[in-house]
This record gives sequence, structure tokens and C-alpha cells, in this order.
Amino acid sequence: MSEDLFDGTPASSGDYDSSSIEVLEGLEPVRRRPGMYIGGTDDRALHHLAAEVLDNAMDEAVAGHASRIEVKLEEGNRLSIADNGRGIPVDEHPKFPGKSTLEVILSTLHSGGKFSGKAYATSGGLHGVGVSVVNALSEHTRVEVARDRQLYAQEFSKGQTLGPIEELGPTPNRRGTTVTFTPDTEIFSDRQFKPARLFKLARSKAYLFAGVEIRWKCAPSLASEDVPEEATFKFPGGLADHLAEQIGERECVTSQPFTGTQEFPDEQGRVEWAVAWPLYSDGSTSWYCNTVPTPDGGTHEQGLRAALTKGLRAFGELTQTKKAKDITADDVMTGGEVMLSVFIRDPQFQSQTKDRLTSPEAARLVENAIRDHFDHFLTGNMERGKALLGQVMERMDERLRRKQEREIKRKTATNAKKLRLPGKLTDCSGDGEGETELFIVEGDSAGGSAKQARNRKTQAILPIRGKILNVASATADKIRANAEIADLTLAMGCGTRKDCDPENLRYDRIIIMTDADVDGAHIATLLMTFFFQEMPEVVRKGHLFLAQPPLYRLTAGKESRYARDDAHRAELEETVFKGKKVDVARFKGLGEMNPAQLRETTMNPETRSLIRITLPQEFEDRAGVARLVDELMGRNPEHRFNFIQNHASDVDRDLIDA
Ligand SMILES: Nc1ncnc2c1ncn2[C@@H]1O[C@H](COP(=O)(O)OP(=O)(O)OP(=O)(O)O)[C@@H](O)[C@H]1O
Repeated sequence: MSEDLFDGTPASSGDYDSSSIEVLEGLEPVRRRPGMYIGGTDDRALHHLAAEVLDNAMDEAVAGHASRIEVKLEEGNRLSIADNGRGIPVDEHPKFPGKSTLEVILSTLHSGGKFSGKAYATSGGLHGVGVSVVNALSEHTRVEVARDRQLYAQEFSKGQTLGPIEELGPTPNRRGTTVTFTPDTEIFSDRQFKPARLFKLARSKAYLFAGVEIRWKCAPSLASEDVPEEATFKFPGGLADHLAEQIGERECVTSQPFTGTQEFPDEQGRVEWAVAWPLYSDGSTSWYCNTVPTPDGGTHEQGLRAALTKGLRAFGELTQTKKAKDITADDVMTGGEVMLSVFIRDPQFQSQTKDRLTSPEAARLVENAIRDHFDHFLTGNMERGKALLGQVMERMDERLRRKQEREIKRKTATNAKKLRLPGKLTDCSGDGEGETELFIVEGDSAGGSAKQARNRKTQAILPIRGKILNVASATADKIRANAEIADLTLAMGCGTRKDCDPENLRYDRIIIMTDADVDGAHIATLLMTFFFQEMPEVVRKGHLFLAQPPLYRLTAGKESRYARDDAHRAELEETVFKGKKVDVARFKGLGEMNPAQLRETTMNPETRSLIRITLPQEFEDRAGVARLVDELMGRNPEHRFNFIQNHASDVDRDLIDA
């Protein structure tokens, strides 16, 4: 920094003093940024509150302390979830004199009994934030605890205690916890719990743990044809019962579904599964970990996919069906009705909403546990095995045929236009299994790492130099004359604007991979602007993605984890690394990671996560896209400001398993 900056009369720093630096206390951060804790403030987020409380009751049941749970929806959007478990502790907490443990749990983030595995073995809860978040986002919360034949209650509003814990007297026949809450309309506006959705949630939990009975109640005014006022769920057959119900009368490829349960070695937990292949079906999948739904699947999913794929290939070998070696997991899974539920210790999820399981050991545990059972399923009845193999091979043939067609199309498209590919492009061989991807990377050094980290068959690399032209404020001529843009357009092969035909796109996925810093974000924005304006169809068809390189690597002893951003880092420090001395390395750029790290964290489809770029609904049509580009990247900053004001709340991280 040059000296003369300090010369002369200092300019006023205005109002920027200690009073402008805020420290959010207690549950205030949750109310300020609910999205960080429950993924937004939409319908899904609202119902997530119910899931958090129900998960706690389920954890109590899975740990063997509760056998009954009651879910009751009342008028006024009031939901009550009761269990007959041990009851949240009510004695004074040693670290917070004068406060009941109940109060600490309800009003402090990261307080819980599930960190050490002492009070719970395989719980769905692990961060110690669930019920405090519910409390923070509720207009009113009342918790009743029946412990040691005494009844206690405490009430809260928007995260604040309304009074000390009260002792209400003896209650000889009751035990457990009842949490009753009304979500805050300041946060969720007038969104209401959907009875059908809660009914389904309650029911699915009963399938996931055969040892629990779940009772459902709702106010008469909320009942409907699909949702009775009262119901009781108990399914001794677990997932197999659930699958049987879902399949109903439909005819399946195999006369019996593939179902079972298996303990993992060394008390590491267990897995339960139920799979059927109905004829003419698109299929569906449901993944769970410790009874928490993980809609985006994850490592337990990988385990099942591997077991089924390897099992069928081996069965093909046994029955001398040579081509069976080319079967992929998608060939086996597509069209299947698949349910998988694991119980493991100390699970890791991608985020607080637990949409995806990331515990690495789950893949191996599940694969090993299921593989033998599947082999027996296939060979125990050869006709059944052959029927399934036949069906899966048909799907494989269809896939290979379509792939060949695409290849031919791609080549003809390239030839017909006599396109030369840009010199900087390192193309993939394209004949690999699965699908092709182009990584657009910033700078030659990152390009070099990416080249070493890639899968040569499916992944192509195009390095671009620094900030490309902002196409939103450039004339058509200027765009045409720009070398970087010309390279990009050539590499895509699908033409631009009116001539853009995504069928000719040379890759299945286009992935923008820039550094996790401000410059990187700027470059990514410029690239997205390019795609929005010049190739909107490519975006609309879902081909465009953002890579998510990590910003930090955290290490304590032998354990290492990557963190996407500061929030993720804080989360890891509070959970996985709690109480440990952590070494934090910050990646200044992609070029700094060695190829193995880059592969693992950002490029390998098995371990990375991507954000799919989508168009907000109101901008879906052609005119809309033009308006969007103009608002975001055009010359008028006021438009940009308005846009951000209007859309800040619907940022949707569409993490996909791509
Ligand atoms: N129904 C219940 N019965 C007994 N203890 C409970 C119950 N609900 C909550 N608790 C206790 O309160 C703690 C905090 O719960 P909270 O929902 O905040 O977090 P968590 O379940 O530990 O983790 P996560 O944030 O992942 O949900 C739990 O760890 C448990 O010790």
C-alpha cells in the first residue's frame, strides 16, 4: 500500500464504527437467515420444522426408549408431537446456572445429546440445532416433559423464553416429551401445514422403524378423504410392507420383490431394503439414514447401486450372457421401485436439511451387506434371475442404441459445419461409459490441474483467460470478433441465439469451474450471462452447471474434511471437529489444489456436488431471458439492485447427483 494514502486530512469514515458491526446472539441468526438452517422459507422448509421434531421422537424410539409417538395437527396451524421416551432432561444445566437443560436445548444452537454417541447410537440428529431452530422460527412453542412421574412445562416465543420451567405436579402414568409449536407468520407468511403431507410423513416413519407405533390425529376441519381424523400406524414388516403397498396389484418382472435387512459388522449399524421392478413403470426411489429422508441419495445409494450392478453382471457371467458385463447401475435402477434405509453411527450429511448422505463408509457397508443377499435372490430361483437380467439387458441395449445415435449426430454436426475445434480445448475421447462433460476453467494453471484430474473418456477441459467479454453490454459485432467467445461457441457445437440447437451440443453437461473467490464468481457470472443470452436453450434443457470447489481444508489428526464456504466450515468445526485442534488451509485457487484433491472435491461425479443453473419461472420464455440478462448484467445498475431485492430469498441450490 502506498504511503501517501495516509497523508493529509483523513477522509471521514462516516458511520462505520463498532456500532455497525453486528454480533448476532442466541437464536437471532436463525431468524435472520432461516435458509441456512432449513433451506428457505417455502412450503418445504415449513414442513421441515415438523420433520425436525418428529426426528427427535424417532431417535428416542430407535434408541429403544420410546415405543409410541403421536402427531397431532390442530387448528391455527398448531402442531404437536409427543413421544413416550426418556423426556428431555429438565435439571439445571451445569454450564448455564439458573437454566434448565430443556431451556438450553431449546434456545442454544449446537446443544444436544447426540454428539458423543453416549445417549444415542444411530440417531438422525447430530448437529444439536434442530429443535432450537424450530423454536426460533415459531410464534409459540410449548414443551412438556414427563420424567420421574413429574410433569414440567416451559414456553417460548420466537426463540425467547416466556418464563422459567414450571413444575406442574405428579403424573404417574405419563412419560416422555411433547413439543407443540406454531410456525411464525413473520417468517413463513400465511403458509399452513398441509395435513396430507404430515400424514404421509408420520406414516413413512412407522415403516422405517418396525418397533414404533405412530398415532395420527387432526382437527375435524382439517381432515379430508385422504386424511382421516385419527389413524394408527405400525408395520412389523418394515419397508417390505411399504413396498407391497406401493406396488399394489401391479405386475412385476420378478414374482417376489428383493427385500431384507442385514446388520453391519462390529455394531456399525444396519441396512434394510426393498426393491421391485414393476412392468411399464418409471420407478421411484426413497433413501433414508437413521429414519431421516435423504431425497438426493448419497453414499448409501451408491452402495446399493454397486451391489445390484455387480450382482447382475456376475449372474450374467454365470449364465453365459456375455454382454451383461456392460450393464450400468442406471440400467438396473431405472424403472425400479427402490427403498433403502440405513442406520449408522455419526452420519455425515451435506447440510442441516440432510438431503444427501455423505458418510464415506456407508457405500462399502451397504454394498457388502446387500451383495450376498442379491446373489442368492438371483440364483435361488434361476427363472427369476433370468427374467430380471433379460429386462435389464433390454434397457441396456436401448441405452447403447441411443448413445450410438447421439455419437453419429455429434460427428455429423461437427463435420457438416466443418468446425475446427479450438486449439486450447482438451477434448474427451467421448466413447467412454456414461456421459460427457466440458469443464470451462479459469486460467492455464487451473486448466493444467484439471487436465490431470479429469477422466479422459468423459471429461473435456477448456481453459479461458480471465474475464470474458460481458455479452450483455456488447454489440453483436464485438461479440463475433471476440476470440474467447469464438472458442467457447466452437467447443459447444450447438450454434447461438436463433440457431442454437441443444441437440447438437457436444457434451451432456457444461460445467463452469472457477475459483471460490470474488474474481471466480465474477467470471462465472460472465459465463452464465453468455449462456443465458447466446444459448438459452442449453440452460433451459438443464445442461449448465456450476462446480463447487472447496474453500478450506480442515484437518485434525488423521481426519480431513473440505468446506465449501465459511458457513460450512463453521458447521464442521462445531460438529465433526468440535473440541479438537483444527488446521485450516485455505485454497487460494483451483490451481493450488493437487490433481488428486481437485478430482476428489470438484470433478469426480461420485464425490463432488454440482449446482444446476435454472431459469427462474418468470423468465422462462425468450423475451424473459433477454430481460433477465439485461437486469443482471446490463448497463443500468438500478435494475440489478431491484432484481436482487426481489429475488434474494429464492436462491435455490439445486444440488444434484450428477
Ligand atoms: N423427544 C426428545 N426426547 C428426548 N430428548 C430429546 C428429544 N428432543 C430433543 N432431545 C434432546 O435435545 C437435543 C437437541 O435436539 P436438537 O433437535 O436441537 O438437535 P439434534 O437432534 O441433537 O441434532 P440435529 O440438529 O441434527 O437435529 C437432542 O440431542 C436430545 O438430547
